[in-house]
Amino acid sequence: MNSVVDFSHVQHEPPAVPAAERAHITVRGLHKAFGGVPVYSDFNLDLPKGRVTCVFGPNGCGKSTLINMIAGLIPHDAGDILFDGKTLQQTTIGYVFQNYREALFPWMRAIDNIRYPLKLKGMSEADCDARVQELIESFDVRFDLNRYPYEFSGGQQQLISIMRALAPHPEVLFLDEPFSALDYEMTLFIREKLQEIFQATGVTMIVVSHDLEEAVYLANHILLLTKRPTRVADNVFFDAARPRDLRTLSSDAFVRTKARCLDIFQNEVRK
Ligand SMILES: Nc1ncnc2c1ncn2[C@@H]1O[C@H](COP(=O)(O)OP(=O)(O)OP(=O)(O)O)[C@@H](O)[C@H]1O
Repeated sequence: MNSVVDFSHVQHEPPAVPAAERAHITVRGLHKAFGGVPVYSDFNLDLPKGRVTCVFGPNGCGKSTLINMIAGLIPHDAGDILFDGKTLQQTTIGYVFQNYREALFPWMRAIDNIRYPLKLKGMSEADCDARVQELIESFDVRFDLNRYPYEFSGGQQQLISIMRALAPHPEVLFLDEPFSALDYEMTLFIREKLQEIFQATGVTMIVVSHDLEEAVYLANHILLLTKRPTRVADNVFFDAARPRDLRTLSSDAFVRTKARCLDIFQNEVRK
């Protein structure tokens, strides 16, 4: 038997999620350049189903560009992106933008913002009402959704954005830095809401985060990206039980996982 093991193929393999995890989103051979400068070149990725993936990496490496391409908000130059083997057009997704002030339609009352994706799907008025009522109850909303977005606090607006994204029962929920425009109190509130949503629905979530502690706290899977041209630096998995709370933050597993991610990140930014 030949004792020399050939690893030459390894770097070309798409970074696989562990066997126990089923891939929901597969990205193969993705290319994207801006003004001739590549951000992604022959990029491959598997994102696990029914898990929270947090995307973390150096400034400007292409985190938002990646989720925006997967969500179809911006075009990619080449490559395939599939959801459980289906195209984006065959998949229901939700997207929560970083800047809730620009994301909600200011001329629509909050309730009509939430109903909007349901009306787009052609749902009847009665079914729209029933779904909105369901969301109000599951989010325990106590403020009046008949008001306009500018009449709400930042946290309330972000909550309305999340309700709108969840209204059509998305298979995947994308969130691009959902906390970055919120104060600390609202960040904690929305973070717990996201955890509750995940526990209640098991929806695949892809979250871009700038805050490593927040990323690990929310994630089952931390996708660490390199500097441009962007590759996967590593996949780190964190399987702490939910609901996670303050004790999670001081647990050995959390501290170890965060340190591992920080190490991978620092190796990247020092290159
Ligand atoms: N529409 C565009 N036109 C030209 N360049 C762009 C465009 N969008 C993004 N870029 C460039 O692509 C790179 C990746 O941008 P992107 O916003 O995806 O990075 P990011 O990792 O999300 O950034 P940050 O860490 O600042 O949030 C950056 O260098 C950015 O300047």
